[in-house]
Amino acid sequence: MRSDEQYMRMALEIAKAGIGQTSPNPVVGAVVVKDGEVVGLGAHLKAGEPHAEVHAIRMAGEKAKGATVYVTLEPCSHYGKTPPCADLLIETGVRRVVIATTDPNPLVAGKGIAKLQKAGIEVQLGVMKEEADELNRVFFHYIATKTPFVTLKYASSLDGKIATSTGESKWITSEAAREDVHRYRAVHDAILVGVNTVIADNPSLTVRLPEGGKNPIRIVLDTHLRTPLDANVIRDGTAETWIVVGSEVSGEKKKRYENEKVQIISLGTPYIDIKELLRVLGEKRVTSLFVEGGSHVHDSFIQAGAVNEIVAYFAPKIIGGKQAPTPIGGVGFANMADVMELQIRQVERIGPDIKIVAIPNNK
Ligand SMILES: Nc1c(/N=C/[C@H](O)[C@H](O)[C@H](O)COP(=O)(O)O)[nH]c(=O)[nH]c1=O
Ligand SMILES: Nc1c(N[C@@H]2O[C@H](COP(=O)(O)O)[C@@H](O)[C@H]2O)[nH]c(=O)[nH]c1=O
Ligand SMILES: [Zn+2]
Repeated sequence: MRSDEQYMRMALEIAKAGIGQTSPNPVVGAVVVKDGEVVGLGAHLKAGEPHAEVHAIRMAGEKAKGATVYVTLEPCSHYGKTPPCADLLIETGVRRVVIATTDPNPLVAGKGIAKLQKAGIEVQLGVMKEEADELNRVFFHYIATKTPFVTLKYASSLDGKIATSTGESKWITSEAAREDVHRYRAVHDAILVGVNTVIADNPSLTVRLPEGGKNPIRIVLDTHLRTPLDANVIRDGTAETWIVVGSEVSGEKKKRYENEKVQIISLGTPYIDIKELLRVLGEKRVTSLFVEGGSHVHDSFIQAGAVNEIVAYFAPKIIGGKQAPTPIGGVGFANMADVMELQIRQVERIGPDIKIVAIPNNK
């Protein structure tokens, strides 16, 4: 007989099967236990498909009656694209439901739990809550703000340079670190770079992993529409590309860029306001955004207070040179009292490089 924590840990592991696949839904895992035996398990794998509880209850069949169900998110109680899980659990006649964390979605928030309790089902809340909240930090952020969870990524030399003074940057970090970056791309709804990065690197911003992986939407911040017409992001047709421009760009210039994979997003202002951009992206169901540079774009996200996580890679190389660019350019903070403060969540070695993950303190 395992403890509640052990079964919830199992459900959390199973939930991870859906990472990067379920947007705009959360990832959820469920485990059904009857007389100390695991009789069913399930994960939510894609928005619109059955929820984790449905898969687990189906697998348990008759044994679900009188069973205990461990689920990493409060069972839903609304009719979305799928019928409510709370009702299914009640109809199935489960005895007890152990939930890691409540669902902040206003359609659910506490209603699922109330429904279960009203039907006489014993409900236990908060088992492995920390881990469950961390697992769905993107979904919870999106539900709360209707804007994408923003991860800012850069790669630099040990002396903090993202390119040489002549603009060369291939490569700073190793294959292993760059593959790690592609894993981040594969689980994001969209990836964003500034037009200077497009001009300097002509990046494809696609996912090239041995195991494959879907390509995020490619977003280019390009106030005056200077993206070269023959750039990969325009020509290669391997992923959708949205170019964000200011209001002064003429209609006929925009037409030259648009094709079935490329669209121009024109914000109402001459310059790109990051907060407004995130609101528009949120409306377009972008729940997670991976900002890959360059230094001016990074600074504008930081100045807008719009960064939820920073992933920084440092290579054991010295580039030097006063003119060589650093990860965060733009205006920066003039006074130490105003700098962006973070807490470091992860430090690890990747091949010859190191990777640091940090989150803003105010979060
Ligand atoms: N130059 C380096 C990076 N450079 C990242 C650039 O901003 C740009 O995203 C890349 O050139 C992307 O190319 P593509 O999309 O893969 O074709 N990023 C890294 O992690 N390490 C480096 O050494
Ligand atoms: N994925 C998931 C839940 N997701 C909840 O349901 C909402 C999506 O509902 P629908 O449109 O029907 O897929 C989503 O926003 C979140 O609040 N709930 C659960 O009980 N179990 C699951 O596995
Ligand atoms: Zn559900």
